[in-house]
Amino acid sequence: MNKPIIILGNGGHASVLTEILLSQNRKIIGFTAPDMEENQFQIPYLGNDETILQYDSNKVELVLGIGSISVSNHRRRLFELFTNKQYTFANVIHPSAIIAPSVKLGQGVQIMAGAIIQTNSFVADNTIVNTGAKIDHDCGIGAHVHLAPGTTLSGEVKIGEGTHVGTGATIIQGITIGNHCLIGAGAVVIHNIKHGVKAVGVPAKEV
Ligand SMILES: CC(=O)SCCNC(=O)CCNC(=O)[C@H](O)C(C)(C)COP(=O)(O)OP(=O)(O)OC[C@H]1O[C@@H](n2cnc3c(N)ncnc32)[C@H](O)[C@@H]1OP(=O)(O)O
Repeated sequence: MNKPIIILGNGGHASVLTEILLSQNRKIIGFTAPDMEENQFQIPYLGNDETILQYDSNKVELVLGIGSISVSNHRRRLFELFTNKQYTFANVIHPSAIIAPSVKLGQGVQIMAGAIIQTNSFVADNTIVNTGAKIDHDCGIGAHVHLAPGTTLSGEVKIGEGTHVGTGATIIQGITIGNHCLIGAGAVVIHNIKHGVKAVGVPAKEV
């Protein structure tokens, strides 16, 4: 039995998630934000994130509606804050996503429209596989990663935790990208990337 959902945030990323959840007839209790805001789907405003603590962690699921455009600790911090208090983050998967049966997902994974995840890949907690992103076979994607729209990962690619792979970036087969890296939009990554590196261009070079 699906539990009712509280969404953290009310921006564009939260709207995409809300439309998926509504199309799946999930009950949404409301959203949290620092201040009272209108919601385009008439989802009720509950208060700031601390309001969540008034709800029994066994009776609700959370959805992290805060997006990211670069490397940021914000999503990780919120995820850990609430999982440490025994809350669970729901996986949100658009019905048009194609996910091979052997794929393993953590919790709080968000897989947007048209994404494809191939055989034997693993996507860890709180990672966003955004619109049209493709993860080919035997890839390992760490926690708190954002694969921005249209990214392409060839086979056996490893992405470390907290890394942002920019819109339309392409990673060739067998590459390992470290933790907290920033891969620029449109980059083509043909060499391994160490932790904390920002790389842009074709082929991608450290900057
Ligand atoms: C649904 C959604 O919207 S999800 C959001 C998805 N968005 C993304 O993935 C965004 C990814 N971000 C980028 O690609 C950014 O351009 C970044 C993070 C790589 C760079 O941003 P900044 O650090 O602000 O760099 P800035 O814009 O000042 O540019 C610095 C230099 O890098 C170059 N540069 C910036 N981005 C890129 C890129 N993607 N590829 C090649 N060169 C780039 C600029 O041309 C500039 O060069 P110059 O100094 O010779 O003029």
